[in-house]
Amino acid sequence: MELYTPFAKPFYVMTKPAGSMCNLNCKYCYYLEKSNIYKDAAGARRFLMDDSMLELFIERYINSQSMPQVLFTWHGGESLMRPLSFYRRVVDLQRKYARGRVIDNCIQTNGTLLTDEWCRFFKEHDWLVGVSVDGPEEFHDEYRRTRQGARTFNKVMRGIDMLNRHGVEWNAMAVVNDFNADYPLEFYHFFKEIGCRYIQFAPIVERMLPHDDGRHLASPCDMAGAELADFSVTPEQWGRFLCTIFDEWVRHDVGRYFIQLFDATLANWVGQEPGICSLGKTCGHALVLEYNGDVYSCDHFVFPEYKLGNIESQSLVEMVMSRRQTDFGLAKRQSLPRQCMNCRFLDICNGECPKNRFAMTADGEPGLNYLCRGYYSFFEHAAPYMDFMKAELEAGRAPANVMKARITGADGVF
Ligand SMILES: C[S@@+](CC[C@H](N)C(=O)[O-])C[C@H]1O[C@@H](n2cnc3c(N)ncnc32)[C@H](O)[C@@H]1O
Ligand code: SF4
Ligand code: SF4
Ligand code: SF4
Repeated sequence: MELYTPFAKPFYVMTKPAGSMCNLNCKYCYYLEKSNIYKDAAGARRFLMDDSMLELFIERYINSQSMPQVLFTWHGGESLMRPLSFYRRVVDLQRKYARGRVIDNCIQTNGTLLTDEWCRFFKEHDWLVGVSVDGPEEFHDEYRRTRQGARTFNKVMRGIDMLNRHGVEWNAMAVVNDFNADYPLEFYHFFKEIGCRYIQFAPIVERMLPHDDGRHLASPCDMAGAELADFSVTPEQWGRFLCTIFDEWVRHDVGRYFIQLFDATLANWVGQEPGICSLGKTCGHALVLEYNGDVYSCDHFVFPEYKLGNIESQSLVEMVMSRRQTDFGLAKRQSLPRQCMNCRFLDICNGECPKNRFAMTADGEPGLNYLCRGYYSFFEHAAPYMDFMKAELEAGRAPANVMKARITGADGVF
């Protein structure tokens, strides 16, 4: 069997086997309304990836990779809107085309549809499950509701209990929005109390701009006329949220709880690859595959203007290495405003996600990240501790020593 032009750096594909279909209706969701892009084409197929598309994708994805390990990411919409038989077929097809490679799978879910049967499958095949939960009940239920407005927290927690009972590896995925951002310690303690040691959270930043096809969210290339969505976190809230959790983590939890954004900040501090794209120097290594084979530049750029092609007519390698995708990836660096180029934290922040660069710099240049003030205050606050942890790492000692150190920071000695 043919191996398609392999290249050194791996690339990833986030797959949407049920398109944007979902049993919930979270108010801030960026993906639900993507169904409008396909409403004329989907018809009876209802945004479902069919068998032949699934096989084509699995074969091509495996054969496009030059690494011995291949990671599949099942995403949505709601990934569990497909029946278990769909994922059993996934496993069969992965076996058929693996040819000695190690195949890993992770699946992102809202957790409400989990059953013992799903958990047995995940355990048997060693899938990593990402569950979305936005903190304690009152924060989670503020925005994560069903179409009928019903709360979902209890169902999600039931799902998490089931995963634990079956010994399935899982991690939590949370968003920080206008509401929960003001309660950082309640948020952090919740995850510690439910025994979640790897904590990932992402800020919600969306702008509203009605489109003719029924979508309401602005695309990153929409500049004029878009209004900030009210559920977005403000830069000040984001900064306070990060600094408050950081203070507790750096005193008590380094090496015990892993907060993705703090780990990525430290990675950049010591000159290593951050494990989070928003703090990376370039974009473009993680494509999105929609149910019908359409491929987009990134999960946050699923807009008609960012479609790269379709796997029925183009190879994944062709698309990931295309001029358009290369330019998309490099634009993260090349479009930085002067304020970022002169910023003392440029190598840590990298201007964060280009999707959020719709603010003006102090001297009126467009393209500044909306969350700049929040990130800047966090990096400034964390700097003395990051310097200390960097020195420990360089000396071959544990960064966790920071918890015992006397450090003079922006906020004095502790
Ligand atoms: C779109 S969902 C798809 C998978 C699944 N339905 C779930 O909720 O986990 C993937 C993740 O994106 C998060 N999310 C939703 N809307 C967002 C937005 N506007 N900005 C950032 N993250 C968002 C969700 O909370 C979830 O953790
Ligand atoms: S469960 Fe996931 S896909 Fe569904 S509305 Fe919520 S965030 Fe969006
Ligand atoms: S555009 Fe944003 S979400 Fe997409 S890869 Fe770049 S930083 Fe990540
Ligand atoms: S902190 Fe602000 S100015 Fe500095 S790199 Fe980040 S977005 Fe740019």
